[in-house]
Amino acid sequence: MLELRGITAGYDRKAPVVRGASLTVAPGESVGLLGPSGCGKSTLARVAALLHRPDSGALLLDGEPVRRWRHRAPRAQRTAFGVVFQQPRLSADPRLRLTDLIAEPLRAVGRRDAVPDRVAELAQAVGLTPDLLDRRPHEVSDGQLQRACLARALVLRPRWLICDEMTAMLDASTTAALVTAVEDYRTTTGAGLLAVGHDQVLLDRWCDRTLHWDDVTGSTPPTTERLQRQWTRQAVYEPEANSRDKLVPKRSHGAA
Ligand SMILES: Nc1ncnc2c1ncn2[C@@H]1O[C@H](COP(=O)(O)OP(=O)(O)OP(=O)(O)O)[C@@H](O)[C@H]1O
Repeated sequence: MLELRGITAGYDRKAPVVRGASLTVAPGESVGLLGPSGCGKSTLARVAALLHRPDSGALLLDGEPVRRWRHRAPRAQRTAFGVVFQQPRLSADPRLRLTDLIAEPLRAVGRRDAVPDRVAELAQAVGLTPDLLDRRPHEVSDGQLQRACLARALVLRPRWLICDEMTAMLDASTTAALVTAVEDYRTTTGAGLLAVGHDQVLLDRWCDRTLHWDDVTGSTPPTTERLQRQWTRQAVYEPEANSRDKLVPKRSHGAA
């Protein structure tokens, strides 16, 4: 279980951007997090992925409180997370060929032996052809680079995936391909997912449940009214309304 309890975090202790945020993701569960631009979703996602130390609150991994973040976190905890950000060009070393970009985490943990097989397997999973693997980031499109960043996030077989606006800059077919690759990975491994975004249609179709920022940061659990709104949205949802719906298969929502 991934649990965030009463997280307060930001970039200035006197003015935190996230105040008292709580959410949980169970193994194998996919949770969407929706909120307006600038509310603090990425900051909270970075806390969850051990990339940003909160000012207060607790992060529990399988009941164990996390005590260290970033490079100070134990390797086993750091490598339990695969993270994909919105802008692949900011998270990819421009000097690396895509094959080396994908293999970066394996090399960092001394698993050079696994590189050829794992890169080939993941390139296929995310839809990258061998000719693209030899190119550097400036020689591929944003969508192709994001596919490589997703492969890199999966290369160490993480138990938790954090996708922060992973598809925000991409077209419908690339969005569908990336979501499918994430879901195939989760089906085979049982990994949990926190998917952050603004696109309610996409998150409702992709995830088991979608949380709203106000609920996550409120001091009380989601109200009945909000839960009703969520389930009503899912019940009345018209699949023909958006082209992404034709491409992203609808997941079954247990309680809907
Ligand atoms: N490195 C930083 N230093 C200072 N302030 C930052 C930093 N990163 C983000 N912020 C500020 O923190 C606030 C929350 O940013 P964050 O990126 O977490 O929001 P968000 O909800 O993910 O936004 P968006 O949906 O637009 O990506 C914003 O006001 C932003 O300007």
